[in-house]
Amino acid sequence: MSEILRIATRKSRLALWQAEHVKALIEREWGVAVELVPLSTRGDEILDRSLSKVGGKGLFVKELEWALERGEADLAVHSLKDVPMALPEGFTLACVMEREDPRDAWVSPQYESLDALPLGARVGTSSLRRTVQLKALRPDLEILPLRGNLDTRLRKLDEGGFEAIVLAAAGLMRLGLSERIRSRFELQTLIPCAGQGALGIEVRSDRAELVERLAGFNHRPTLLACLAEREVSRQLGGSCSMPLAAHAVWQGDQLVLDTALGDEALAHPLLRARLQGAVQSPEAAEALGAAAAQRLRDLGSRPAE
Ligand SMILES: NCc1[nH]cc(CCC(=O)O)c1CC(=O)O
Repeated sequence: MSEILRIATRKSRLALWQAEHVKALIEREWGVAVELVPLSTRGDEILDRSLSKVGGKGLFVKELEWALERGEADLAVHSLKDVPMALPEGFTLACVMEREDPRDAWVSPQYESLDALPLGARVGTSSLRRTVQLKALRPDLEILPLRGNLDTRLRKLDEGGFEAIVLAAAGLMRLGLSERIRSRFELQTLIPCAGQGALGIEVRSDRAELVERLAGFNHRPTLLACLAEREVSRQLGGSCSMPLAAHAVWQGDQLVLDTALGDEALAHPLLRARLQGAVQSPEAAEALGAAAAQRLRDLGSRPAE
């Protein structure tokens, strides 16, 4: 391994925080110097359109992968939920680190929670997953697009564009913005997306020594939960153009996987499936995810009541 390890990262405040977090960990645990290689991605540059319409999740990781490919960086730190289900040939997810609060946060200067919102209020989010679940809870709401990094989104709220916005709690907490969180959604009320709140580290598959060392940062309960969640998404052709939620929690040795699937046109009721199993291996986690995906498919092919 070379003297200095380089971490490819996006330039948003959240991405830099996450990269710094991994840098500090590697420096402390391995005694190796680490430097950041901040890069701009298409996902950061395209701010005027919904990401689901311009290519989805891959937009945040491609430029980082090119840096790995060209040897300009050794590892890339990602929010796991932004990482596509199938990585390109030659890349591997070397580890999934311990998950923080995976819940979605309710951010509103005036209203304490979704229930407190007046009829027809405006809620900002560009996530189809959040949109279909919010609509199922409160069909009266006007859900409006909201893009940009966390600071931009909060500013748009403060400028009065919305009565409330919904963001991942983990992102706000990492940036020291916890005081903006009025409340958090229960995990079963607004089911998070696969991998929400977890960090993943991607490397080139041919860096065997690095892959092996990074495996030491795996947090096994988080890894197994995220493998189950991501498998649901993979089976259903997952991209962020699909309004799909998948979140797994541990109850003793049981992994309980909650999923929800909507349709963009909101023409059908939200489909929900909960499956659980005694998961002890990555294969078992993925089998649980695949079974949940099949359940959602079966529900979807059944005529509406
Ligand atoms: N979609 C962008 C994104 N990617 C990761 C996070 C937050 C951190 C995380 O969930 O790990 C966010 C912000 C959000 O969805 O509100």
